[in-house]
Amino acid sequence: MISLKGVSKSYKGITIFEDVNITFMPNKWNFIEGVNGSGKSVLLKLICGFSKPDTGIVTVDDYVIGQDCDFIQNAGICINSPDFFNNLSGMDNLLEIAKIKKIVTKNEIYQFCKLFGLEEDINKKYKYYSLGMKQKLRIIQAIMESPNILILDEPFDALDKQAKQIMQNYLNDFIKKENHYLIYTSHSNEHKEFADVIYSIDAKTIKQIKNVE
Ligand SMILES: Nc1ncnc2c1ncn2[C@@H]1O[C@H](COP(=O)(O)OP(=O)(O)OP(=O)(O)O)[C@@H](O)[C@H]1O
Repeated sequence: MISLKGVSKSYKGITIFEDVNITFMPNKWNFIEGVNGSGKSVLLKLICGFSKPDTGIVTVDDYVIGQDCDFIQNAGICINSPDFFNNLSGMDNLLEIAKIKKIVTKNEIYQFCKLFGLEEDINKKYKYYSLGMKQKLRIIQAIMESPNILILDEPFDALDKQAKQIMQNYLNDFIKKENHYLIYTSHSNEHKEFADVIYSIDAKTIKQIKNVE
């Protein structure tokens, strides 16, 4: 389980969350909704350990973020735009990231690019990428090391119909694997429909409003 227990967070005296207590279960489409500025990205950052709660704790299975480790482990993350290098190709950007853990090969990365239809553009410089191409690269960097947790802010944004379907199929297969977590946001109702659990951010707190067993 991924849990927030008594989590509060403020920035410069402005409270974003107050005493949030929620639990995310594995093998579910966990959907986070809220209006612009309600705190969706802040919530994802708290779960990842990129932002620290003022009070309370975030736990992932048996470890506490910020105590047992600084950041969430074995997670693929898409929050805001990753810092891709403009003058490197898409592939070289992915290879730079892959150098850190050294658990994915160039060929395996290429297979992910093929899956999302990015293989023809993978040697093009990032600065020439379209919005959809940038989004595909963002998704590939999150999934390419086969993490068991995916934290995805707007994963369907800027994708065409075909790529959205590929993404949906990929995530459907992903959540069927043992102890795999998917937490995602979207501004589109289209992607809310296949949520198993909806967490709604409102008035500095988060309520679970749907749970399909
Ligand atoms: N590092 C920071 N310093 C100060 N304020 C911040 C910081 N990060 C986020 N905020 C504030 O927290 C609030 C929530 O921001 P957040 O980005 O989480 O919203 P969101 O729900 O993801 O919005 P959107 O739907 O527009 O993407 C906003 O008022 C934002 O200005």
